[in-house]
Amino acid sequence: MSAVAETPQAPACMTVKNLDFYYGKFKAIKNVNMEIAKNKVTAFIGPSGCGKSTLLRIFNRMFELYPEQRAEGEILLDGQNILTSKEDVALVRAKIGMVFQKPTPFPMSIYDNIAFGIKLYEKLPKSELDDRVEWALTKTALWGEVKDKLQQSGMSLSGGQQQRLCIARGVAIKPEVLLLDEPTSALDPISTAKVEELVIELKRDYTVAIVTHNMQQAARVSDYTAYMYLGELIEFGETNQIFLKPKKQETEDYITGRFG
Ligand SMILES: Nc1ncnc2c1ncn2[C@@H]1O[C@H](COP(=O)(O)OP(=O)(O)OP(=O)(O)O)[C@@H](O)[C@H]1O
Repeated sequence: MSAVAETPQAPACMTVKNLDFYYGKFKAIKNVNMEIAKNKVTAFIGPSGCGKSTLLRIFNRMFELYPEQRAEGEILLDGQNILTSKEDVALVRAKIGMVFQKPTPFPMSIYDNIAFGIKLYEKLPKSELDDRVEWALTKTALWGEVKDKLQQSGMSLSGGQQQRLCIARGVAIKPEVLLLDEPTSALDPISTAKVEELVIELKRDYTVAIVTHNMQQAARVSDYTAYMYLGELIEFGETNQIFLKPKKQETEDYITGRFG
């Protein structure tokens, strides 16, 4: 099956070439080729098990924690293949941050949740560290809600606030790319709306890739949409085109709910 893939008109931030991925003998990603456009939001949609989260986890080499998992092919960022072991994994993660489905604040203060990651990569004087923490919390529209309780535990925040804290933690180290794996699936509608506004806001400074099960969400927040099925990229193009005029019958069946 060959993907109907349009190269985004915007300049590429990441280029994925002939990407295959294996969990042991099981091939979960099959020859994916695509460009992730710079300063745009790219959404990954598709039925459960199609490989969306796997793809996102390959993008920042999360899979390397597991010896039986392996990726073949290339993922170019700034012209460098991030999959080759020469690239230091910590540097890759500084450039490509990830936020997970369930909010995962560290068991430490709100301030330290943000400062912790910054300290791993930069040695900033205290005043600059304070400024960066404030900047990240402002970017994620949390500053007003937490500025008077920075020393309270991150776990004391609501679920929606915790997720924005996790996004702030990612933003604080100024990555080039932010990967969001179903970031609103554990949130109520109001928190979801806030995170969606934030995603749209973040693309001014970052390139965003988001996995979502919610097609309305993909349509609301993304510029480009990739539809995946059984590890293959079936169709990829501008979000309006994918939702209004998909080129493949499989895509149409999925987005109109006729799938399965
Ligand atoms: N750790 C693992 N070991 C073996 N197979 C796995 C592992 N994780 C995922 N898979 C398999 O890889 C395929 C892709 O899974 P993945 O989690 O990427 O799908 P997904 O599209 O993100 O699904 P969902 O929408 O349900 O989160 C599935 O067939 C899944 O069973």
